[in-house]
Amino acid sequence: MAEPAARRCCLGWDFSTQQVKVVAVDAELNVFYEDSTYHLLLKDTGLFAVKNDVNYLTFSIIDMCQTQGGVHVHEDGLTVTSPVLMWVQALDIILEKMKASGFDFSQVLALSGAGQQHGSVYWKAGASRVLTSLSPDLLLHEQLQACFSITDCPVWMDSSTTAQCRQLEAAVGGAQALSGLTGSRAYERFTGNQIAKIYQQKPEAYSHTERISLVSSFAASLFLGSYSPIDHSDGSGMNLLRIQDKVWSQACLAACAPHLEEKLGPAVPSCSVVGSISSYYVRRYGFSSGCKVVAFTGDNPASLAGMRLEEGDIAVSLGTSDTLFLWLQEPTPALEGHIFCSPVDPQHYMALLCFKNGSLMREKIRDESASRSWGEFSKALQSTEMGNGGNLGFYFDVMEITPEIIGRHRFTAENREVSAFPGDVEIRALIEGQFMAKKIHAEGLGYRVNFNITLIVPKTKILATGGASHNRDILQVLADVFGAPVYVIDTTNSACVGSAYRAFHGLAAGTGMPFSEVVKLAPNPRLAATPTLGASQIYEALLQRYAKLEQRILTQTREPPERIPQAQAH
Ligand SMILES: Nc1ncnc2c1ncn2[C@@H]1O[C@H](COP(=O)(O)OP(=O)(O)O)[C@@H](O)[C@H]1O
Ligand SMILES: O=C(CO)[C@@H](O)[C@H](O)COP(=O)(O)O
Repeated sequence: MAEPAARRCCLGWDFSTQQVKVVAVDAELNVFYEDSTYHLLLKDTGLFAVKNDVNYLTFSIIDMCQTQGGVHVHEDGLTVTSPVLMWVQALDIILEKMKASGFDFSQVLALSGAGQQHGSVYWKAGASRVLTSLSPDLLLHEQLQACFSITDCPVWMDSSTTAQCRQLEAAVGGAQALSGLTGSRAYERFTGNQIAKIYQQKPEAYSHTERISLVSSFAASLFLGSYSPIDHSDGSGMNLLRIQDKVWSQACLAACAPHLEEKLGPAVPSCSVVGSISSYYVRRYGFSSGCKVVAFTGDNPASLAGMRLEEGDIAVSLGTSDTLFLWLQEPTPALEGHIFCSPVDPQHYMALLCFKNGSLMREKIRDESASRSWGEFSKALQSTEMGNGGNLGFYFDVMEITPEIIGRHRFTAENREVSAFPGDVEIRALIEGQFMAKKIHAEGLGYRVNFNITLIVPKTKILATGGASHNRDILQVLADVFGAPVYVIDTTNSACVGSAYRAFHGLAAGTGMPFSEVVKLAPNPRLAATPTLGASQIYEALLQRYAKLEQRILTQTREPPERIPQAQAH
């Protein structure tokens, strides 16, 4: 797969929920190397072997790294964490695989990367000294074992911080005020609320922490051999950064934990070169000492870059989480959805919705109703009609983010709730339901046209990415429900490709070159599905029913408002 011949390139990394991935992109913007390491593999095999040119390097997987799909779900069902050393070890494994395959690291001009958003890493006092003096004779995970004050890090799937969310909103004048300031009302997975929980429940670990990174800036720090700053785009997913003037909000910091600003360090523009690669990589892997590290960002912002999203387009990412995002010139922060600073243009923004029950939910229904086969799953979509005979379903095995519902709820054409559907009806109900929810909740985020907010404009393309965008039958339902053509790019790893593009942009940013100019030679997205004739009539009526039924479930399942706990004395 790798080409031993010299080829100047940039690397793009992605530290996502289930895997760490990398691509190499050459100066003509062709992807010529791709690799990944599934965290699941770490669990299933317990051992991972990589052959380098001398011998087999065997990684034994310590118990704490055994995860389900990259995460630990705790007994309360709300707390979700990932072992920080799992990410370090996954990086070791990929680098060793690249070296074993003859990858020429000396040709890498710059690298950047992405991380699953909102997750946080807690570096213990003294860790910075270890980072700056890494020995090239050892793997990273062998040297960083004692560097973390929290070894299992809170990640985006966590929803255990409702009390901290209410405290933060109360401290700044309410949910809408917080949204106006930071781009989002308080969300359980957002980093400020996670940090507040750590401070309240593990005050000693908090006080022994010298630096708090996002997953993205943590990964950048591994390459830099020193602490990398957080970038403005991923920093917008913390409920701590003021998205207009891009500085930490003192009110939010104070509401979450003491001394937080010094533990976070400064936030920087996303296209910043944050330094040169650590000598560890020069000596162990043969990188050039001039290889630059461009600030890492969130995986969704990186995907926006990788898909070269334009105003009017809608990106739909079908990874572990499903997300939908838009490029916006003017942000309108609301009570639903998020506004992040753009990762490629300091003047602009992106709007995002996140759905927690994405690929893992589809996998469950595939296993239950399609004999664990995506082929059978596709056949069910092909053999059922658009609109599913009026049958509608809501499938949220874990507490959903958009909307806040848990459980499976199925309705017949007469709106009668039933406990089961035949397998093929179940599969169509799941996929139609997932896309109807996206369309309904995205209406409020849309583009301003003549003072109205409009989601679909005549030139709208839907750009699909993530693992499930391999599946043409799923993409056909997406085109039908949205009434717009669906395009894909050559790789489903848009966050990695976007990271490599951003690395090129970082190198050129000093000259003021816009991102669009840097990526103008990149291959155009390919058409994957167009709306079927008659789809819009069918889904117009169905979308209204879906929205009403969603309201009905929300009203039936919503608990009485929680008492706001007293903020702890800081
Ligand atoms: N043919 C397919 N049809 C539907 N889903 C698929 C298919 N192939 C892979 N996937 C899904 O893609 C998911 C991984 O997507 P990916 O974007 O790589 O996730 P992440 O970046 O969060 O690790 C898997 O969990 C799997 O369910
Ligand atoms: O929480 C969000 C976005 O707000 C998630 O989209 C995470 O960023 C996880 O990404 P994947 O691993 O599913 O790509």
